[in-house]
Amino acid sequence: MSLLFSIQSLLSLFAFFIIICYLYFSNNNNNNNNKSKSTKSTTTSTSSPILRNYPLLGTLPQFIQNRHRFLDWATEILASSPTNTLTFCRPGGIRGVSTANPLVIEYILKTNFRNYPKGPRFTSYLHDFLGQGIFNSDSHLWKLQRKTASFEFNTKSLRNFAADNVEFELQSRLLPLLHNSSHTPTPIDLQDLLERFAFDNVCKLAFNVDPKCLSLSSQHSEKNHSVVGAEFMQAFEDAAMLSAGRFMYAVPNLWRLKKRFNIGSENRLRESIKTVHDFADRIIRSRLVGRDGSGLGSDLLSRFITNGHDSPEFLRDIVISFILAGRDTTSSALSWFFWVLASRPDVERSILEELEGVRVRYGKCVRDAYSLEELREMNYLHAAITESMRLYPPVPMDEKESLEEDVLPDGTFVGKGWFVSYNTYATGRMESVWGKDCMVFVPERWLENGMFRAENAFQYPIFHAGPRICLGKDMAYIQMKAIAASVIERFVVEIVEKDKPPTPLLSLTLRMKEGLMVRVKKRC
Ligand code: HEM
Repeated sequence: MSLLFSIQSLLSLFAFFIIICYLYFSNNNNNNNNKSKSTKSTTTSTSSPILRNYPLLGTLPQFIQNRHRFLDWATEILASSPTNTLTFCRPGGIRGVSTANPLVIEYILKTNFRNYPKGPRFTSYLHDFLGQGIFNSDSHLWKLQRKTASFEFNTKSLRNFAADNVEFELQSRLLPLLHNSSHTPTPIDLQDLLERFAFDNVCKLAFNVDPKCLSLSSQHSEKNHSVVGAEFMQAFEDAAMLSAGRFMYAVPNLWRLKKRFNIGSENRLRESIKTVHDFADRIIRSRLVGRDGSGLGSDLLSRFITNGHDSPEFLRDIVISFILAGRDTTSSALSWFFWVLASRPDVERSILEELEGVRVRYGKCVRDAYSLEELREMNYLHAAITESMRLYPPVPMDEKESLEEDVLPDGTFVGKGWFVSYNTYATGRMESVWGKDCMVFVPERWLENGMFRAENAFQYPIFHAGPRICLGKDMAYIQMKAIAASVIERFVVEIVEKDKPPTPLLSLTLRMKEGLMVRVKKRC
């Protein structure tokens, strides 16, 4: 094994050297190529006052220097580019484009959608974990799953099933847990609770299994039953983190070598994927046995089986993709929302006034659960959550691969096989898009005569946009509004270190590195 590690280190060093040389020469070549193909694209990539190409190392030193504040750094360099688009080279000589320009985003996500699939590079990194599930497939396989899933997501029965699950998790787990916590001075990690909530919830939606991860945090009687669920959640978390880690290698294909010899992170990834797949396979097999109707319910797995899909592997890929898509997104959005709200008592007051208005209109008291209709009437809360996601998007960046050479609407040249990424975090903070107060939290920018007014989806690509727009958007808002409304009207949430902004942890979603430690007090 130690021989393998030595070989691995030598190979890494050698590959690193080759890449540095390659970066240097390819940057020079490409700048020359760009000059002949499109003058605008070279201007955007090289005239930026902040992004610099160093001899031999290209942009690598700046990247290393700014790694701890990667998203803010990327925002600064995109803001300094005249078209908010940049062309650059990643380690390994992989060339591509990053943008925060809504016109370009519209072009890649909708107008020329066909030329910008996820592509083989992206999908191969996640294939071991996600197979060919909706989140990790292109063309006909994606279309097939999208068609069934979007039909089901629009059914009233699935919406009601999802809303009932949220209500159950809220009333029987989250609120009692916060209630207990309000009696002690010990802080709790709100991000962790919200992640457990979202995981329980999406597992119920995907295959009607309750892993009871949130009940683990409380001294509840369900504790013993939730150990298997907690193992599943931990394995899922590890598999997602380690799969995302494949994108971060300085030597791009090193993970393939590690996988070949089953060492280091690839060994851990294999183990965690096995735990996730075994768990899912057991449920799928039992559900296929009962497909005469007795074992099928309202969850997505049952719906795909009812629609005639019976390959266990295909069903597993679908279920896992849905869990991944719905898992950390709402918890990320809500964690940042509660953090922002703690410094804006004026916004909190407006939310409380709105909630009181809804309660009075429907003759309800504070302990009553809100119906779907009542949640939909909460325009100000909707605007506040939307505004918080503008500044802290749960999916801060997304990436496609170009099938053919192309020129983007702002004149930037794109080569065949280049990555084309849009930076949601930066787009939400562009002065050119949002005006002078782009860095200020202003829920009112989303309201017209008190009613929520959505912006152009390409200016606000938080939920993606175009044919691949997020399927869970409405469901996510229902979940986030139900949690926010119930928590805010019952508790005062105090952030333990409110003067220290949380450190963003960049994986597939935007999480807080140290969690969100809070103390809750009952609201009078
Ligand atoms: C605040 C919460 C959420 C945000 C910000 C969000 C955002 C996104 C984004 C950016 C994508 C595109 C990802 C890509 O293609 O690379 C996406 C896709 C998707 N989302 Fe969400 N999402 C949220 C919640 C949910 C929930 C709760 C579900 C339901 C389980 C869900 C289901 C999906 C699915 C199935 C896709 C794949 C769509 C496709 O490729 O056709 N999302 N979402």
